[in-house]
Amino acid sequence: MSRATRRAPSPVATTSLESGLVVAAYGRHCLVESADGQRRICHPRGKKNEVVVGDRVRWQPSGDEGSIEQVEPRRNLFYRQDEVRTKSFAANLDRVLVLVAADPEFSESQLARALVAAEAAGIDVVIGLNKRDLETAFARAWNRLAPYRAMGCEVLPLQLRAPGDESGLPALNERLHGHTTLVLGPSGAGKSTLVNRLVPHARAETGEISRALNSGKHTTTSTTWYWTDGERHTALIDSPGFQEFGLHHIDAMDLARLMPDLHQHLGACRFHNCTHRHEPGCAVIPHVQTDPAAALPATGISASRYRIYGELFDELAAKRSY
Ligand SMILES: Nc1nc2c(ncn2[C@@H]2O[C@H](COP(=O)(O)OP(=O)(O)OP(=O)(O)O)[C@@H](O)[C@H]2O)c(=O)[nH]1
Ligand SMILES: [Zn+2]
Repeated sequence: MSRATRRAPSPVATTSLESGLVVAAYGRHCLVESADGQRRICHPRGKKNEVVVGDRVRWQPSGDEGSIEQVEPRRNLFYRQDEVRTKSFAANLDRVLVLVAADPEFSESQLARALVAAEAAGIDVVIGLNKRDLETAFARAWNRLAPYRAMGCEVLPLQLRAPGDESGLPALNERLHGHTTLVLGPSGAGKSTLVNRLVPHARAETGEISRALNSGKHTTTSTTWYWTDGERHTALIDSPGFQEFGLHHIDAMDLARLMPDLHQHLGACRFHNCTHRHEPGCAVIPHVQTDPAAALPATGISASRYRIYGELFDELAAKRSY
């Protein structure tokens, strides 16, 4: 799809507005990039024009800066929500790359939560497992990810510090090419290493964005859009905040549908409102792995995934409504 043909039809009242892409967002202001690559600070006009990185907007110049008059309809929005707040990561994504490493050991619960959020938003996921050079830890982590591969999620082995093909970057680049990908991952997984390899000027660019948006204050921008190619076809969005991945926007009764290994068995339980925890005649429970040493069949649900399902279900069922 060509970006040039994506412009929204201009109603008469908005003909003077410019089109742009939000490439960084910070508090009440953001950075908007025009088709010619120029970037300007813009301020959303009113609450309904609040933006996230990846938003396509219509804006009006005002001096050196701009005012956002319209946010174009989003194809999707990736976010997390806990008891007190909602954090939007980015909009209009093609894919989420969850980057974890052999070391430090990753939390499977955080991984599972990120995957549920992506599924709920209708966004494709790929998992990158970094630090292949740490052989023993890598083998263990690769095994922990077996249930994810079995349920159809692609897992790419990476060694982001290694040169050339050894790094696993060619295979990853194939998935990224021509798409917009949000990179998420726990601290120490190698996100900065990845961004620095794919975006040679990343560090300078981040500094510039922070300066523009914070006017010198010592704060890092939370989410940043990077083009990895000169033609501006392939984008990486770097975002912190993998911890405390709240899913309060999801209904407990929808959870099984958002976990592919459980989803495949839905529809055959005796009770239509089965929670798949303890009900007789449940069609999901018989597929839960009982012997962790045995290989997981393609239709199986790993003991750890089922435990995470139970924990998440309780958490979502207990949430207060406001
Ligand atoms: N052994 C090994 N170490 C790596 C590899 N890739 C990155 N690292 C190291 O892992 C450490 C963490 O990498 P970063 O890129 O800073 O990780 P990050 O995800 O950005 O971490 P935060 O900035 O804390 O969010 C650094 O010391 C890297 O040099 C790899 O392939 N193998
Ligand atoms: Zn059931």
